[in-house]
Amino acid sequence: MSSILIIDDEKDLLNMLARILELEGYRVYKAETAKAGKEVLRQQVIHVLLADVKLPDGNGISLVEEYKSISPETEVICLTAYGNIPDGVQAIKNGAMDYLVKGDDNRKIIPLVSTAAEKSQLRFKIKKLHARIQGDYGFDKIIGTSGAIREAIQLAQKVAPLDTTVLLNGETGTGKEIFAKAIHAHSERKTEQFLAINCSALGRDILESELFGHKSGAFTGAQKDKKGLLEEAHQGTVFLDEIGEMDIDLQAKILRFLEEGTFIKLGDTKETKVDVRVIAATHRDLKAGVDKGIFREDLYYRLSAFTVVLPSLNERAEDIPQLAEYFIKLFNAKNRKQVARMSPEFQKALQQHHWKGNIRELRNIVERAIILAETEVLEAELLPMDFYFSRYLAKNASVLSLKEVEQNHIQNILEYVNGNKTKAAKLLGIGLTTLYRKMEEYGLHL
Ligand SMILES: Nc1ncnc2c1ncn2[C@@H]1O[C@H](COP(=O)(O)OP(=O)(O)OP(=O)(O)O)[C@@H](O)[C@H]1O
Repeated sequence: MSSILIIDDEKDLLNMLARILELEGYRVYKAETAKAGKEVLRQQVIHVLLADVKLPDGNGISLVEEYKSISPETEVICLTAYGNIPDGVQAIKNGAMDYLVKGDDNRKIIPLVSTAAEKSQLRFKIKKLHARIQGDYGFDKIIGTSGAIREAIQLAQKVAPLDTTVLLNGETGTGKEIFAKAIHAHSERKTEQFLAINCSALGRDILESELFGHKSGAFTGAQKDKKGLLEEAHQGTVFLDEIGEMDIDLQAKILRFLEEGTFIKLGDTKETKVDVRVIAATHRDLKAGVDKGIFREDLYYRLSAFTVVLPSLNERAEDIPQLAEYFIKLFNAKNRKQVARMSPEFQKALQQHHWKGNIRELRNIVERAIILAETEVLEAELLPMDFYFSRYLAKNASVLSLKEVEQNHIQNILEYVNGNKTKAAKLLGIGLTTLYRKMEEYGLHL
């Protein structure tokens, strides 16, 4: 149901209008002064505001701007006295949708209010969608309180509303794509498309056609004209992942696009112009690419003007427990599990691990553990073996004798299975008696 607010100090007219609109099924609010009206506008969702131009506490024409700033989604229709048409025209200039001449336009009221209400309903719907997009992809979905991640978030938040090209630099799985989505969700372009492409996954020709599009007959198999990603994303954002892997000729084409906003499709003779913001990402040191001659220097300077460096998970190990808890909740819900917490050993192992795959790897490790878990606690033995070995290798980087390696290995396996000898013997591929003998020999008591 749409809601209407009428602000008019002529009581009879106010009540009559309210009655008519109520009979049409609208929820009607009434106010006799601009001040009271603004209060209602702040507190209620109002789709259409019918506002008298001459009010005891202000002039409705200049008030239109105030009404719109309190509730931009509300459509304003001004009520002017007979012979005051210029007032109505001025009201429209100030942001009103239309005006009605009191007493003269009675037949127009219902259709005009109905159109205004529909328009406003749409605006409120869009507003809700914006909020949902921001909720799903906003910066608050980026978990972590370490200095390194907060710094990256703050930088990205600052640049998000601007139209600046951004370069996200970080190892695989550090969250480059979720940062790109958050930047888009906090920009003016948030209601338009966010399209992503991985420049390392496609060959040069396919990537060119995917990005810029082609005309029919541009190459064998190009039967129809095809829009590229940049054209599809017009007014939105394109995320160029792994830009460091892009072919050097295509780099020139992207640079031209970043500078001029134009490109030529494959097989075309004229330029295409689109309005797209580019967010690029790489796990490489692009400067080193420039030195090696595989990345264009001019593109490097164009892109690196605003770089956000995403820290690796190893650089922010203090965020691991919080991230792991977040993933526990996520995968509990997905797998209908009820894991309540991590054991101290599980958490310690996560914090000691060397994360090559960063948050993606952590996410996968936690999901695996949740699936395997049979109790409400995640125990260290739910961690995969290679995970255990990377810990082991990190701990034993020095040169050791064969005997020391064996001793350490047995010790670590025993720790890994919480002292369960049967499990340890099975993992070690030896009999239980051999295990006891070796434990005796090495003085291992667990
Ligand atoms: N700070 C974070 N908080 C919560 N989840 C995160 C965070 N960073 C990354 N993730 C999650 O980790 C996974 C990997 O993130 P993402 O795909 O954004 O990384 P990437 O750097 O783009 O990886 P690649 O370079 O391999 O494309 C995703 O599932 C993402 O939702």
